[in-house]
Amino acid sequence: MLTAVSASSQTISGGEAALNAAFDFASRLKPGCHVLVAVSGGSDSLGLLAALCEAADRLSRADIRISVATVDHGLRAQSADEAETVARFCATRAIGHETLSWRGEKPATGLMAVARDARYRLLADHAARIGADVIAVAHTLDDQAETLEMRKARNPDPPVSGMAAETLLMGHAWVARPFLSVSREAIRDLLVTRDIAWIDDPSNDNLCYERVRVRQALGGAVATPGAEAVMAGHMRRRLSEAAAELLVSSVRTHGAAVAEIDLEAIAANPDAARYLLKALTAVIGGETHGPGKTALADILAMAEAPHGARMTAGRCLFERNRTRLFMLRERRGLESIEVLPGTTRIWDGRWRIENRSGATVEIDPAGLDGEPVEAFAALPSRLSKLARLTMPCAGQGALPGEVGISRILSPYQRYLPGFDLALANRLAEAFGLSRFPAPGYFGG
Ligand SMILES: Nc1ncnc2c1ncn2[C@@H]1O[C@H](COP(=O)(O)OP(=O)(O)OP(=O)(O)O)[C@@H](O)[C@H]1O
Repeated sequence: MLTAVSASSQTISGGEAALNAAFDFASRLKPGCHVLVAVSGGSDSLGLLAALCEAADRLSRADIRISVATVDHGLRAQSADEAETVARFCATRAIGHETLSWRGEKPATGLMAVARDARYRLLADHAARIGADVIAVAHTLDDQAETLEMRKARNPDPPVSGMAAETLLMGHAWVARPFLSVSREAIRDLLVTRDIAWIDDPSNDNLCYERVRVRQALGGAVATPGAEAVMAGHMRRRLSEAAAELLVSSVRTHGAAVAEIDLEAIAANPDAARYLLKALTAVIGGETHGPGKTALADILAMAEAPHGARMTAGRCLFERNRTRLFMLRERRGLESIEVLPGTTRIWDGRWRIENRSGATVEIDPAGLDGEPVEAFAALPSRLSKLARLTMPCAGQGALPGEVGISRILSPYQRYLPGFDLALANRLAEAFGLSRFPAPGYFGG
């Protein structure tokens, strides 16, 4: 059950930290910037909205346009009322508000992750519809500390990065987190001083969720992880940029399916090489995440071995000769799919298939018959044949022009953290795609 928490006479610091963060964000926005604030009605997002409005006002930035959206996940009886509460709050302040309803299928397992994906998709689509330049969400220092703890538990090796200050959603909408270094306490202080009531969600105390258990264990100790997260973010950006340079100087791609890497360059830059290999494996294997630490260590060990060798990891085949490491999708696990008329589906996590015809189209892995693929001509002939077998092929009856087949970069398809933008753009170029849009909402 949800309870509305009203302003009371608690100890008040004035929430300066929250207001300062909002000032910093608002003052950097480009002229005429349109910000879509994602507001659930909880203290963090309501605080972000209030602080941004106040900052824009005090900065005399009448050019900044603020809109609000609330996602109704339809998972609890009260969710529609909560959205309505936010709508009323916005109406009293003449802020445009929209409730976005999640109507998709609700899975029995992994519900929170699927709900999050759906929420971000709805927000990204809405931002595009209303022409917003950026979506602002209210992740806090507390959220950051919890995220770091959870990620460290899964991967104890530094640098474990927390949430990025900005992330590209679904390849087209930038989301910003202006409150990432502000504590929840400071946000609530601000709301109390402004006499703004927020909705308290008891599921935030539900110990079934890992995040709630981590929150309890942290007991409010958030300052150090906050600084740690900022450091780790910088380290990730530097590594990602070094990996991007390595990609440009030492990797050649063939037909958006095969990477050929200079072994000397790997040996000379082991950290950047590890980062690059992880991203490349995800892209070539069609997976959201690259291989884990052990598999990556195996790949690097193979690259350093004094003789030719081959192995598979992350759905990729790795094969090396004296000077070069080749990577391509392994043949195992390639499936056939049907694409209904007028729909789009992803095949093998690597290719977007758009069926513009009036009939169902079947997509299979290519066979060996037909013309050789020109893009693989420079590869050793055995690898050229193998690469060909991993390509998508539209079944009989599909007319050229009626089926669009284009490459996607699976690790960045839904979420691209700002610190990986340089690498993602270099990968896009190497795989024949356009660059990702830059975060254009700041400006002088
Ligand atoms: N129902 C909602 N409607 C609109 N915005 C929401 C909603 N739920 C969350 N948000 C936005 O997302 C921010 C983070 O929320 P929350 O911490 O609940 O997300 P999460 O489920 O942990 O997912 P993630 O941290 O990956 O975004 C909120 O501060 C708010 O800005």
